[in-house]
Amino acid sequence: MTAVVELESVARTYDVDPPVHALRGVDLAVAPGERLAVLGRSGSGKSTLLNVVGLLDRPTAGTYRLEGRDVSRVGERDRDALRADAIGFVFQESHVLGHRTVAQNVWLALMAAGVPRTDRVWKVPDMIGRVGLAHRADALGRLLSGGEKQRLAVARAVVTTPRLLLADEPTGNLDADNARGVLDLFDEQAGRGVAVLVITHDERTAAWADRTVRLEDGRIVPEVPAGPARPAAGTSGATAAGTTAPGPMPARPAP
Ligand SMILES: Nc1ncnc2c1ncn2[C@@H]1O[C@H](COP(=O)(O)OP(=O)(O)OP(=O)(O)O)[C@@H](O)[C@H]1O
Repeated sequence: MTAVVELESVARTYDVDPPVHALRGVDLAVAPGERLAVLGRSGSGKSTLLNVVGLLDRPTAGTYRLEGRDVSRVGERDRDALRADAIGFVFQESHVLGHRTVAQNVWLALMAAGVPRTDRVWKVPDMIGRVGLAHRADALGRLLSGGEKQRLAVARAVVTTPRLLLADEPTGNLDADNARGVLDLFDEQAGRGVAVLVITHDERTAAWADRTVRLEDGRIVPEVPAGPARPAAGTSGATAAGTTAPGPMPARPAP
């Protein structure tokens, strides 16, 4: 099975004085349907990694294959097209347009992706229903609660059916129920074969992932999460990158 994301010895050095080696020789693969959490202290390189994987930045060395295609050195226009086609983003500055309604937010995401009006007409209510915001369709983005806003951000990211979903702290500011709601939406995507890569400091999200890796000073250090449904550390070790089948869903907390 071709990995969705495959990084080989990827480095990203910022050309400042002195140079900053934000990523150093990163090897990482994410399989279709895999849920990967990336942990790491502030400054360890998480955002840089997300930007490279999201085709918002380029490696200064090494190879990045997206769905088997070497995209490390493709030109700007190709990168934009690949990004729009393959990748959905749920970033902290969440792309929810506060002065637009929920429905308009989703409509505009589809428009930006070039989806024809005939499809937008049914995709908007369908998507809003799936993220549980049908009753808020006409509410302005800025009036939504934190959890609603984040579900709308996910709706905008996935309505264009990406094969890779990238999220930066998607549950950081949410209470348990709302965090669960967002992770359920990610589960739905992973179930459809979407590779989900999440940067997080949130233990709930780390425990939810099939696999976690830690960044330390620009390098990947494999980790085994410590959730109850997981094998004990040391019995299986970190799964080889790119070979992980989607794991069983973690047990939901009792209502
Ligand atoms: N544009 C830039 N120019 C120079 N240095 C940069 C630039 N962007 C990031 N860095 C540096 O690269 C290193 C990695 O930064 P990065 O933002 O990837 O870390 P992070 O793990 O996402 O941190 P945080 O959790 O605080 O967001 C840091 O030392 C940071 O100061």
